[in-house]
Amino acid sequence: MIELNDSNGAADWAADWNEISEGLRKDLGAQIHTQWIRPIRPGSFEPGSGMLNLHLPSEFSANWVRERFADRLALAWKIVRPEVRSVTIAAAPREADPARPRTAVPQQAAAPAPRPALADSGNRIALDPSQVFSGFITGQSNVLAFNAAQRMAAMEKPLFSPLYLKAATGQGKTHLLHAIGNAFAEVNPGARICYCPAEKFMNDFVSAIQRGDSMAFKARLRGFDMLLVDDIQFIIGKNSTQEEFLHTIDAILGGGKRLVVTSDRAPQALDGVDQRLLSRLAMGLVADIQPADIELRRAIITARIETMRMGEVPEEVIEFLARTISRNVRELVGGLNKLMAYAQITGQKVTLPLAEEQLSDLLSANRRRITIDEIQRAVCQFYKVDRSEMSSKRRARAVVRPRQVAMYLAKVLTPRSYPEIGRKFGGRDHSTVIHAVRLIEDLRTRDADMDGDVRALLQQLES
Ligand SMILES: Nc1ncnc2c1ncn2[C@@H]1O[C@H](COP(=O)(O)OP(=O)(O)OP(=O)(O)O)[C@@H](O)[C@H]1O
Repeated sequence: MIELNDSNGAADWAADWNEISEGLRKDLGAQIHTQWIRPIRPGSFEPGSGMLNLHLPSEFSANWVRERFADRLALAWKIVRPEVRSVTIAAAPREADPARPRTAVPQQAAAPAPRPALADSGNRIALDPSQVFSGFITGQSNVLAFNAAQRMAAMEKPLFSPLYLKAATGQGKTHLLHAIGNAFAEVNPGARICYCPAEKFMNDFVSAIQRGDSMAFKARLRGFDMLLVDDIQFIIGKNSTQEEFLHTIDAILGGGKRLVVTSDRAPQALDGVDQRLLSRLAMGLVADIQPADIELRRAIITARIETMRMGEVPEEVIEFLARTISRNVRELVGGLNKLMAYAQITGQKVTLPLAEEQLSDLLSANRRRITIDEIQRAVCQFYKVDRSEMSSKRRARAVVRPRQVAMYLAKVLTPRSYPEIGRKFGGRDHSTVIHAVRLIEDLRTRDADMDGDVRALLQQLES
């Protein structure tokens, strides 16, 4: 490991950093640059692994920068110094305290950014101040959850508690959780608010028991006015922690305080969770965030380009990203960051061919081929009809509608033509498929149940 101090060619590294930093200033604007980017220093370099360790003055700023700019920084360094293969971002070790542990997280150029770490500030424990409601873009798929989240953060007591936010990975649960905390802190400046990943809750609880001060731990938790617990599925299976969590929930809810939890699954699907805990979690409001649809993905990209001052991005590139990076919002935002960083550092214009070239890995991962067989299997399971009904000639409504939904999904999710789809459904004519597709399209706009069924199936098939 080479410490990049004065005797080790620090001047060269500093000069390279100046060049990168200047480029970022143009891209991000003076304010963000002065506050977050300019304080970064190249700290040390490991020639064997090609890992460059970047330092910031505090844990908080290191986490903030890592969450947002790790991709860009890694890419910029790789271009300026090809021997750099990855970058870590951490608080600089204090000179008077050389043994102080660092929390660097190795960051590959294209890897998803890790969560912001916990930072305490008075009454607000571990809230990320940048995750706010105004930065959360809403569409059909998340507006219910968004409204419920706003209600939870309002001055008046909500009619429900807990709020249980459910969504697949990367669809904005954590963002909403921090936004609730930040908004509540604004209307109740004295409120004590704690954000806590469920895993951390467990670890802290276990350490408190080991240290023999579990009473203090419990008292502290129960003293919060709002408790925000992320990824509750990770609490599964630990009986003692579940018991403690149950008591904490009871104390919080009993005291009229607010509790919000997130999970990637519904409360009933949390295997191995104590029945009493399940019923507490499900007794408030369970709000679902569905995967972002194309309109929402488009809106998120457009908003991000504007707020991050990314400059001009052609409409066709926005459309291309929104259409092709469909698995989750984290990948969408990460892909956009990567593309913009590359264009900015190499001085190229953002074009469609550049997007295709730079994001090829992400694009092919998103282009998982869904087969008509898979669709038929999922639809039959969903509507509880026999698989043979997909090809049968039966015209009873109970089998015709599922068949039409399956044809519709085959058209939306696969590149197959109408005649090809017809052949897979018992050799039906292509006009039957066209009719089915149009009918389901129309029903989706008029019938909320049908729209809900199709969304659930799309989510299942695309995940
Ligand atoms: N509707 C949205 N508007 C703006 N940004 C969004 C939206 N949804 C998600 N994001 C952004 O996408 C990224 C991933 O979101 P987040 O971390 O909240 O996902 P998550 O559902 O908590 O994922 P996981 O289950 O993996 O923890 C974040 O940068 C977040 O700000």
